[in-house]
Amino acid sequence: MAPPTPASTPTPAPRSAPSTPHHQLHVHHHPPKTIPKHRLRFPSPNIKFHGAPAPPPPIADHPVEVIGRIRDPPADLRKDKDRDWDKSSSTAVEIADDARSVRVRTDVGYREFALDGVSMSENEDLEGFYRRFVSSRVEGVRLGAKCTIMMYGPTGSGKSHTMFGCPKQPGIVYRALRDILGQGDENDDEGEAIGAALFVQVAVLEIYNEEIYDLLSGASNGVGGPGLGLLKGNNNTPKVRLEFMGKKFKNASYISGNEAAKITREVAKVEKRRIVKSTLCNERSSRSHCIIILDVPSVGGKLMLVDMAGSENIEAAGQTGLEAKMQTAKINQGNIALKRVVESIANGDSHVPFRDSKLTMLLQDSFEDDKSKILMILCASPDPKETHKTISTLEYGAKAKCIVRVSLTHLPTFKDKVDSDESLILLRSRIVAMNEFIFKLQMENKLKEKERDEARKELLQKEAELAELRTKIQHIEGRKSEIKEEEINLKVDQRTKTLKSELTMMEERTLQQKQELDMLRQRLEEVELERCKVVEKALQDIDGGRLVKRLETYSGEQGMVKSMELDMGELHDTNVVKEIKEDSCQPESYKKLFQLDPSLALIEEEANASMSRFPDKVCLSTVFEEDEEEEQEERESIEDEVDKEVVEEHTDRAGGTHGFNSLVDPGVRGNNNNNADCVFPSYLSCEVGSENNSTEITKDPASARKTRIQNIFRLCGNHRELAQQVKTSSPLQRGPQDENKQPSPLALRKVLGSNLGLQAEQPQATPKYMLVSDSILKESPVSALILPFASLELKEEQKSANKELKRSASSERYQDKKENESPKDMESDKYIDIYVKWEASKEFSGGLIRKLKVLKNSSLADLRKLIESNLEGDNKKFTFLLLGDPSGAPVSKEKEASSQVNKLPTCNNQMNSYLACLRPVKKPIQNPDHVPFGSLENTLSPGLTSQLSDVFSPKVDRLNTSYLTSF
Ligand SMILES: Nc1ncnc2c1ncn2[C@@H]1O[C@H](COP(=O)(O)OP(=O)(O)OP(=O)(O)O)[C@@H](O)[C@H]1O
Repeated sequence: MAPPTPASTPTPAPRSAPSTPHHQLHVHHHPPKTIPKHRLRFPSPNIKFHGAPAPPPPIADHPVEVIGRIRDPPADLRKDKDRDWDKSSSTAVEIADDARSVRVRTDVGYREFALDGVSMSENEDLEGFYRRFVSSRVEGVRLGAKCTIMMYGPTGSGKSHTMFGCPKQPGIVYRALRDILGQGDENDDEGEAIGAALFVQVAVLEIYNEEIYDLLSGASNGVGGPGLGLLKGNNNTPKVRLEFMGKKFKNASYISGNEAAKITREVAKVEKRRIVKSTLCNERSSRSHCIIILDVPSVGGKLMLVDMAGSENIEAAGQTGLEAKMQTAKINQGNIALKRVVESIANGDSHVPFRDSKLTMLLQDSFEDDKSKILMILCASPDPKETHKTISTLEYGAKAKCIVRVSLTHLPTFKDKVDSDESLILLRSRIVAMNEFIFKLQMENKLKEKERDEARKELLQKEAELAELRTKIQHIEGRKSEIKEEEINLKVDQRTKTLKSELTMMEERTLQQKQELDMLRQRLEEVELERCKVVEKALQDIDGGRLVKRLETYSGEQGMVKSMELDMGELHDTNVVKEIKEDSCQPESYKKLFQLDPSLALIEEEANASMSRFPDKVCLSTVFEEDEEEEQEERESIEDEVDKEVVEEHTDRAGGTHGFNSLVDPGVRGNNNNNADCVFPSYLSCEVGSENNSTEITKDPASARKTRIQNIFRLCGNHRELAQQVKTSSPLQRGPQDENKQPSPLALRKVLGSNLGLQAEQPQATPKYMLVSDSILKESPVSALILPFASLELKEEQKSANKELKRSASSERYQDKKENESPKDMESDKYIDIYVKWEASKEFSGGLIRKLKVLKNSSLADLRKLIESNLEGDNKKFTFLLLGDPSGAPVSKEKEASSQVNKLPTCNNQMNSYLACLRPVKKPIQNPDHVPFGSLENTLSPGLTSQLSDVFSPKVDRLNTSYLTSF
């Protein structure tokens, strides 16, 4: 049982006039042995101490102010009122005249409870109630005070109605917000400032089933905080459960700001999340305690508004079911805990059970903080059925009202009072100044926020413009690429057209050139025809005996003899001359030759064609028809070519008959007058008769001379024909387009090489011979055949060979040398003269063969090749003798490659002159039936030579040595 309180002291029910509050107060003074920090002090206005002056009363502060608010009578009571309702007999609660005490009618009488104020909602609306009892507390909070306003009372007594109001009139919460934030009418959303606005932080909590939930968290997005318990509110949005540590709860959400309208809207919205339930006592009964904490950090003020769930009787409320009963039990637990706390504080207990419930834990600061005030609003119903609840509530309030906070450490003096008043004024002025400053800051903040919004808008606009520009740029770039492609296509088309026109022009030009070529061919044919005519005419002349006459005339005269003697030199006593029967001999010879060498087959064809066009005797006529200018010129050109060959012959005639003697026609020996009639080698002009040959031997000197002349002219003609055929015999090398071109030197050399055994197609392999090839050609008997046409291209061939030498890797040294040396130095320093001679023996006395010019660094093997190319047949078999060597031993063939030519002995002590002495190697004659080959045979390949032996070298009678005289 709760200790009796003054308010709960039963008093006899007044029968007439209502008693005054003074009559209702019955003070029971129980001075405590020890004065606790918080102690209950019952008011004792008339305490007198006899015999001694009364000590100054300690300063007592009533931290808990208790106000009673009696709601409107219930509807059923009003019905009675409408039917001439007797108010005094129908209601169980009456208010004293001083409006500070309330009298409750019970069955046994009245009970009066002295409070700090009482309000009948019937007579005073919420606005009046707020202004009379609450606004002063809120103003204190604006100045930095701490105040807790809690609603206490049974269910349906109007706690929530008073705290939150109704649509017609706002409750304490919204009015307090408006006042603290210093703004005007609550209907004005924007809220005109009536003073300096304060920045507030608002938290809204709910204690349900002894758990604290944050009603703000997840209110807007419906999502709870992490790791915290969730509870769905009326709008099915989860709530965040808060951890309570010590006296503080953690991680609560706040509504921050200074705009009353916005915060009011938010709180109203959040309040709807509170758990309510319809009961028999209340259609919308709150099932949780709701705490609204309003902090004013700028001044340190704090306003805590607590709407407690109404304690109720489970049966009366009609709660059925375990959950409902648990709810009610929890609600009552909080209320009972608060009641105990209040009683403990009022009784001056050393222990106050704040920890019995979450509600008392939350309110601990409100009770313990010296600066904190508590305004307890006791809600009660005038319904007589609720009398016991009303009395219980009033008893609780009366007990709370008895709580006195006494400070014995410092008793304020008058001066303290003055100082405190002054300091209070000073502090208030400072607070006002600070509030103004804060207001300015807030206005600046608003302006900055506006500027920020404008800047954001501008930024968005710029971004939109930028995106538009980017799209434009992309569009332009796309068009540029299209334009570029078009330009390229246009240029390609133009170029194609130009090339086509050029192609057309080239085709026209080619056609024109073809036409010109046809014309030239036609003209050539005409010229050929003319020449044929001329030849026919010449033949007619020959047939007519003009040439025969001339020959006879010459043969009959001494002049002819002299002329022939002059022509033939030492052969004047030769009286055996063989006549060459060309028609029977040469074609067969050619056939055999061409069968062996296919490349010559083409020459054969052309030669046959030419021979068909130019009969044998044409040659003769071309020599002697002096009065026909064209033939004469042709003959002279041939003679010039032959002259050139003869002039360049440097054979040493003094060398005996061995080796080189056979190269030169005996008629040439000792005759250096360059007479064209005497230059042809005898093997060309004479052939030894044989069994298979159709030559015949003429023994008559006159006839022999004539035959010789005929042979000369015939061979001269053949020679010219052959030269012409070779000149024009380039079908192998010439293409169709090269018909009018001269054969290239290389091609000519190939033809010659393939026919005559020369290795002209390998200039880089034998560079040394290239330098001396001129002399080789000049000195070789083959030169008599090839020089007329070969000499034409010799220089160019040498040039091309030099070019090829330059290209080859081995010619790099040569090129460097050439660059560093002057041409004269190169000529003089690069070559040495080698005098080649045979060793003197029993057969012949030796003698100088000829002088050769070779490279300085040539070896004896190189010299051998060079000498062999100038020698014939078995004469190629020789060895070098080292004359300087005391032993005089011949050089072995293996050592020739390593022996330099400059190791040879010098010749007559001359610089760059050396002497090469050759010793012939004798071998048995394998084919003595054959006359030694001419130069043509010697230059052919060995295999070819053996097969051609029957063709070019007619067999001779070994018993008959007369063939030797023909040389
Ligand atoms: N002073 C008043 N004037 C008019 N109507 C009132 C007044 N007080 C309460 N009411 C009405 O009574 C009903 C119950 O009130 P309210 O819900 O405020 O009681 P409560 O004490 O909060 O109950 P609970 O503790 O169960 O929540 C409501 O419908 C409310 O409108």
